[in-house]
Amino acid sequence: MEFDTIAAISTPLGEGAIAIVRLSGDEAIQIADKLFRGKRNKRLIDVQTHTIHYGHLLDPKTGEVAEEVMVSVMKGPHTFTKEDVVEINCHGGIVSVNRVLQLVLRAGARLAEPGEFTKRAFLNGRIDLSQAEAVMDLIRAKTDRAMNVALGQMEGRLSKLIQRLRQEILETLAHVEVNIDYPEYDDVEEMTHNMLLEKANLVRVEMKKLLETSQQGKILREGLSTVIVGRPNVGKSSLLNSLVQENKAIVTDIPGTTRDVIEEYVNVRGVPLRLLDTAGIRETEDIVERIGVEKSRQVLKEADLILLVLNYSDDLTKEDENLFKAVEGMDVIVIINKTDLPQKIDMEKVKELTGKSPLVTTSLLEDQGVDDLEEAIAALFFSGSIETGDITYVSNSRHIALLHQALHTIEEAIAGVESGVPIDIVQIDFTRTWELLGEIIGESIHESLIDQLFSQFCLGK
Ligand SMILES: Nc1nc2c(c(=O)[nH]1)N(C=O)[C@@H](CNc1ccc(C(=O)N[C@@H](CCC(=O)O)C(=O)O)cc1)CN2
Ligand SMILES: Nc1nc2c(ncn2[C@@H]2O[C@H](COP(=O)(O)OP(=O)(O)OP(=O)(O)O)[C@@H](O)[C@H]2O)c(=O)[nH]1
Ligand SMILES: [K+]
Ligand SMILES: [Mg+2]
Repeated sequence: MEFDTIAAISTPLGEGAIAIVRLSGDEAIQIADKLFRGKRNKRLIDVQTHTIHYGHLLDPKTGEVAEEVMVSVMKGPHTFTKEDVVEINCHGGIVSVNRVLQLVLRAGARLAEPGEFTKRAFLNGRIDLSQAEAVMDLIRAKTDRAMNVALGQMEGRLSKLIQRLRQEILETLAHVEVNIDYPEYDDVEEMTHNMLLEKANLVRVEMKKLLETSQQGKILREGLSTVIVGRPNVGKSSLLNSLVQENKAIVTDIPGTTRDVIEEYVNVRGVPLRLLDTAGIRETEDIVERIGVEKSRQVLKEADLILLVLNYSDDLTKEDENLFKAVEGMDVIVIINKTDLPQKIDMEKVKELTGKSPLVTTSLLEDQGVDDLEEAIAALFFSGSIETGDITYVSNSRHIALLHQALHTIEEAIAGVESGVPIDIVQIDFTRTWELLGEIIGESIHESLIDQLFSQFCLGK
């Protein structure tokens, strides 16, 4: 495919030792060559592919030196985009990198849209859509595990599985056609039915297995949304600080200290948590605090995990009991804090309210019990510990939704075969399943959706 030449800053904006402006497209090397002055009149249009060159960029308008650079020249198709790629390594700092970008834009490149380099890698056929999406996941990965899942997907693990299932369906459809057109035996109808059932079931089981990884996959990718709740002053913010091992949230002995939801990402024994500290829930006249309490109630609803904190040295109150009611049916870990102080809490009553949920005692002041809590979190979500090693995960919500649809369609096909629906009707469901799976890897997908997906990427990627 032929596209114009795009350019963007591919490193984070800010102060750094080095920053990179990347170009991709047919003109990439000429554009860089127009600006470049190397030693001994070296020209970038003459150099070998995959080489890097020291020199200066000159402003063509003034002829003055604009930057000192190292320029990598990579000729397609063996590049990130499969096009000619030039990477200008300049000095870090916003002014210098912007100056280089302006120069290449004036010399004929067009500013890339977010995700456009990766989009070209996709459109030029180096990677499929699920691999491209994995590139974005990789950038956003917050733990080693999440990164491994994204790397696996980037290397085409999910794509290969999806392709295998699609191939299976395609072969089955071909078989059906042959059976219908050239019936070899008298019982061809029955044979076709049996084969359809067998293949449909095979595909169904595989898709189900894949979907079962989605809960963990999504958590690995986005972090487990974990909300710390409890009455004012029980030690919620102290708990957040303990888990992130930094003083991120303000802790005071004044009830109602936390007013806004505080968000931190933390990795607990390989489980990525998106940790939310909330305002203590109580009836209050204070308008600001009341808004905080309302927010606490809202984030509670969207939580994957609740850390419900109680005060060991205080009686259980009606508010505590209401909290238990509010989180009924959710994944909850009950934490009894302040065990360094004399006991006032009724443990029998706590156990009754806790039911089957894990119960942990802590003294955050004395740094006691946090290990047990971490253990409980890991146990809850990995039932011990899982290895991401050989499993193919699905973690992207777009993929999950498509898989659910595909599963539904293949189940319709199975029900159809079983109840003797004519083959040509069943074929429609088979074909639809094949199409839905294709959308995951970007085949049979609408162009506007592709634009939308890539626009979510970072600039310069
Ligand atoms: N400087 C720099 N570092 C970078 C990137 C980049 O674009 N530039 N990447 C950007 O994300 C990542 C590396 N990803 C890449 C993936 C594929 C190819 C590539 O050229 N693939 C060719 C094979 C090249 C060869 O055979 O030597 C291909 O698949 O055809 C390059 C980078 C991380 N580091
Ligand atoms: N003795 C004792 N004090 C603790 C413990 N954990 C926290 N505290 C103290 O309890 C007070 C309240 O702690 P915070 O972490 O601010 O409590 P909170 O639940 O976030 O409070 P609000 O945001 O106001 O709802 C502070 O003075 C903490 O130092 C503990 O284990 N033992
Ligand atoms: K407090
Ligand atoms: Mg607080």
